[in-house]
Amino acid sequence: MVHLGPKKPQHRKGSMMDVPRDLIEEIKVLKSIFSVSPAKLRQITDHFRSELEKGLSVNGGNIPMIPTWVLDYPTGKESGSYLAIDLGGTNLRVVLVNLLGNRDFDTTQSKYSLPRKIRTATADELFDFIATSIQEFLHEQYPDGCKEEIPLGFTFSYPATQSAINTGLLQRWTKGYDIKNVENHDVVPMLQKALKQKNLPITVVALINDTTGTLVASHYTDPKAEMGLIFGTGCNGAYYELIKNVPKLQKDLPKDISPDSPIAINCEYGAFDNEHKVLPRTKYDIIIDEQSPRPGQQSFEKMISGYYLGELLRLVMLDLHQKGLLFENQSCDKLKIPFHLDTSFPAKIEEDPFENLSDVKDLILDELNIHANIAERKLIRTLAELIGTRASRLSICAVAAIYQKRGFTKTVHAAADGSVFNKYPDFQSRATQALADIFDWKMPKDQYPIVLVPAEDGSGAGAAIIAALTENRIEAGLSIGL
Ligand SMILES: Nc1ncnc2c1ncn2[C@@H]1O[C@H](COP(=O)(O)OP(=O)(O)OP(=O)(O)O)[C@@H](O)[C@H]1O
Repeated sequence: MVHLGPKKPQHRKGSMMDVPRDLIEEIKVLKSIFSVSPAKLRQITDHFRSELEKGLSVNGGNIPMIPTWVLDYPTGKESGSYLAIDLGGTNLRVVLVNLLGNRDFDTTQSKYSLPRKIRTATADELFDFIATSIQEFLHEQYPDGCKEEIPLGFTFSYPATQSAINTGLLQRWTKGYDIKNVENHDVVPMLQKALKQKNLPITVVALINDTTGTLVASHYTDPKAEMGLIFGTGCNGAYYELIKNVPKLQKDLPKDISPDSPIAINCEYGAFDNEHKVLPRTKYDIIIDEQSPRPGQQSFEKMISGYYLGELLRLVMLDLHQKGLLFENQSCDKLKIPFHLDTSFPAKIEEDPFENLSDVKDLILDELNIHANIAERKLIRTLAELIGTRASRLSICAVAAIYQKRGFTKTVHAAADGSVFNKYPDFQSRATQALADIFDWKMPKDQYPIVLVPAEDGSGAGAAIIAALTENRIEAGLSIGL
């Protein structure tokens, strides 16, 4: 009798039999430098946790741990119509949000692609681009003109110091932006001025970080959501801390804010380990850092976020080409262009379901004008897996550290958004495996105490809910900041 066992899954990576020895040796080296062991993950998590504490201390640290002045959990009963805009690293979104007051909302939105040159434009050009996009959106939504003043929640996903919910001094640009005369300035009046110049009936009531919006919007629909996470162009996380655990806030705190009040903290943990104490940086990470507009900053982000993963792959391929190991006798002009590849490139490479990596072949030809043989394609596939896996494993150390810092004993949901989380193949399962490695979880996967869940729309609904929470506080005569 013949027993037919379960069908063996097709080996995704394929055999390395047709890969020459020198490439196999190179793959071994790459595996060793891009792999992150459970012990290393634990070391990073421990350091991360102490850096979170340091960021909340009076003296501060690398991680800004910015108090957002969101001082309430949403109840789900918030209601009304709000505009929300989200200035991300890649797109500007304009959203009309109708909060229905029953843990539900509906939204209408448009996306405006940010011109690449806007990253180094002037402040006036940036805010004029935003105001023009909002004007266009309002014309579509209110063809007969908008009669009433609309409150707006401005999602500004860059580290900003907020002494109240409706102000925000940009600390420093991230995600490759470098616009003069915005750092150390309040961005709210800059936006309000650009809106006024176009006679738009809009008042900016709250300045919000997208990560905080993600936390609040997710908590609005899911009370277990205790963290909001972004894995997009950049990376970041937010969670609710207790006021009494934020030493840097104790001075000057208004009397109506009790020590047991919650406050959402925008960690801005992309800046983790700027001192390079624990992150396992490769020579490629060092090149990315040194060639960036801000060397020595956003060290964590540079190893894990969407803005850099395609570039990381490009740098390794270029290095191997220059060593004579890849794409011999091909000109590789496009491969030499910095940031020519975004993170969709390694993502698509990992998505190729075919043993002969025919999609990878087409992709490399289309994007780089290079003919890659099967051995080269296998190496590149392995490389994409290494870079993608490293990013997901390192990313999750932040979640593990927040979970430990808050001392959660219940199951919590970490609500995540961003193209890397949503689109990068296996990002979530790799991150979950890394959590199990860090905590040495032995229980079945569906009982893991930290569950990564897709977030609600933070920069749309989240911004609207925060604007509504702010209006409620103002109506109740409560402080909205220092
Ligand atoms: N298919 C894909 N898989 C993984 N990453 C991708 C994919 N497509 C695009 N990306 C990366 O996602 C990033 C954009 O992320 P997202 O769409 O979340 O935009 P964003 O809102 O501008 O980001 P952020 O919230 O960090 O400001 C880009 O850096 C890009 O390289």
